[in-house]
Amino acid sequence: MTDFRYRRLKYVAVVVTDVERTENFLLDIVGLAEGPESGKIDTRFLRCSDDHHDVILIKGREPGLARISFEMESVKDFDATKAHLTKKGLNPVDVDADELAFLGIDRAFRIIEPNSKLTFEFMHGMVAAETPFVPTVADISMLGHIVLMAKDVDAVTEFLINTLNFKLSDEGAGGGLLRPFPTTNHHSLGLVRSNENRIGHIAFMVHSYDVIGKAVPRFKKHDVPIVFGPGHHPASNSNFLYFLDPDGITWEYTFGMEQFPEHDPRDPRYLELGNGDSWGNEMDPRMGKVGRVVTPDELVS
Ligand SMILES: CC(C)c1ccc(C(=O)O)c(O)c1O
Ligand SMILES: [Fe+2]
Repeated sequence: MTDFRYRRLKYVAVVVTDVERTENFLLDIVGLAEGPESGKIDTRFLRCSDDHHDVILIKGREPGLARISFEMESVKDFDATKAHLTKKGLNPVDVDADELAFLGIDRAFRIIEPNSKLTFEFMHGMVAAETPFVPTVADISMLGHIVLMAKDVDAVTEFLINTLNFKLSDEGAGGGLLRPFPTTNHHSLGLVRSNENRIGHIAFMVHSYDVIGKAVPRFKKHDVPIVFGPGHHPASNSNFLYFLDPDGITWEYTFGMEQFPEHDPRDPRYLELGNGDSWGNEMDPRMGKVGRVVTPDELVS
């Protein structure tokens, strides 16, 4: 069975050099909420949903991308995905009971994407947070997408489509924007050609263009570098704002992303993705430059 179904991009595990500094940034300036106490000095859980977490911060010597996690639509889809990846020789590794309990997750396994060496986690069931997510400085709706800078974009794209049941929404000379079937957001994972496998950016979907507009003076007041936008992406028809965290990792607010139907979706288009702004902003050279892919053996914790 290769038509296993995803519910959504669930969380991203990011390596930062100072977890308290980045936690405060994401809480006070970006608008996430605290997740449960991790009990570990080098790990923080943050959220923008009613679940246990949407972002994990892990202390490391340099910024990095530890893993991305996708929630499958059902236990049956979870099992089918694992069977499929086992058959493909990708050696799925179960997350052990202690780590599942730590993460508040019912079941999960991980593989290493063979081209980018990024750890993909597939999971089902995450415990709810003790309280609902209440937006503060930004009305965030969800963790929306990750853009991965990749040395071999074509190989990663082929793997996502032919092995992981992703669909291509749009592509360009520099890469592609993909959605895990049958999720509706224009993309949950984007790829951009690069000389290194690293974070392009991590995007939060927001409920209104006001969130983007109000972020500009807030970021200026707190000396948060804005590296692209406010602008408009022709591919997903979304408005955007990209900014840097204290380590220089790029994050994005995105509003108004095109939604794809499960049945009879439009065909992917070939677009200019590189600049990706119909309003003509120039991308700051610091955008998408920090946070290489970190393999499990490199993780401190
Ligand atoms: C600049 C990057 C690759 C990009 C391009 C297009 C969209 C979009 O249409 O939503 C993005 O979100 C991007 O991050
Ligand atoms: Fe984006």
